[in-house]
Amino acid sequence: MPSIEIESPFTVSISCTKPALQQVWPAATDISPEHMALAALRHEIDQIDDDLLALFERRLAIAARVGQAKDAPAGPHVKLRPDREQAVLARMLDRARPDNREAVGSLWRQIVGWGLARQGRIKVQVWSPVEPTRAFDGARLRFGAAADMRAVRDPQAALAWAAEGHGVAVLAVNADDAWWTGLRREWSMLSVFDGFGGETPTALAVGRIDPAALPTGRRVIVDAGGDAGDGGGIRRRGLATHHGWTLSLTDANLPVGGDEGCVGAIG
Ligand SMILES: O=C(O)C(=O)C[C@]1(C(=O)O)C=C[C@@H](O)C=C1
Repeated sequence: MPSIEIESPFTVSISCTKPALQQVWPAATDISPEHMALAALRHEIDQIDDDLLALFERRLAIAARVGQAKDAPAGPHVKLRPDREQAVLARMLDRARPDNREAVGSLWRQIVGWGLARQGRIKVQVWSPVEPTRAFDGARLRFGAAADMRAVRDPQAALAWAAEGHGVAVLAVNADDAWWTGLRREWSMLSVFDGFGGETPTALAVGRIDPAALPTGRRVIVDAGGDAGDGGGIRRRGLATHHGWTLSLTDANLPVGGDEGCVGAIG
């Protein structure tokens, strides 16, 4: 520890005794084989990161060009293509080793989310009064870190905002507000294009999405008086019922906007 002595008002002397230094790092000469193996692995990771970065930046640049090439309606609109995203993810999951699928799925959601962001960041309004974090987490995983997300209090206002093409709405399916009945009436320009919460979705994503760009797979139906069972026609699995209107899912490949009351698809 240094000590300071003040001998007179004008002379100050400082003396240091050298503290016993602990040796933290091995000297260059005695690096063990374990250290060398670790350094080699980290070097390999650095090289892979360089390759990934170059490829990611290339992919972002191409996604920006895709955005320019896509047909764009005049005025505010979302450039999201759920059908293409479904195909990109399915191809990657198919190629991935089974034990890597979860990691690959979530990584590609991020990659595609940033690809979309190169065409304009997607805005997401989330309404879920009962389990707010659940719907918010589902939407975050679906749209990635690039999405500009906001929790809102009014599902009708979120639908109106989505109908104007400003972004997409993620709305909980609960008894407080059967907003989904409006998909057959004033919000017929909107389509359901995804669902969150497992096999029986507890929240649906809705946007002004071209019906041709909806994912293939389970269709969403809103119909009056539907019993959500097997009424001799299409097999349905019910999600909610309100004043005789039923929200359900089916595997039948129905056209959106047709007589059957198909209002979208969730893959
Ligand atoms: O293929 C497109 O239409 C794209 O915009 C590219 C891309 C992607 O990054 O793969 C990005 C956003 C779309 O929602 C779908 C796919």
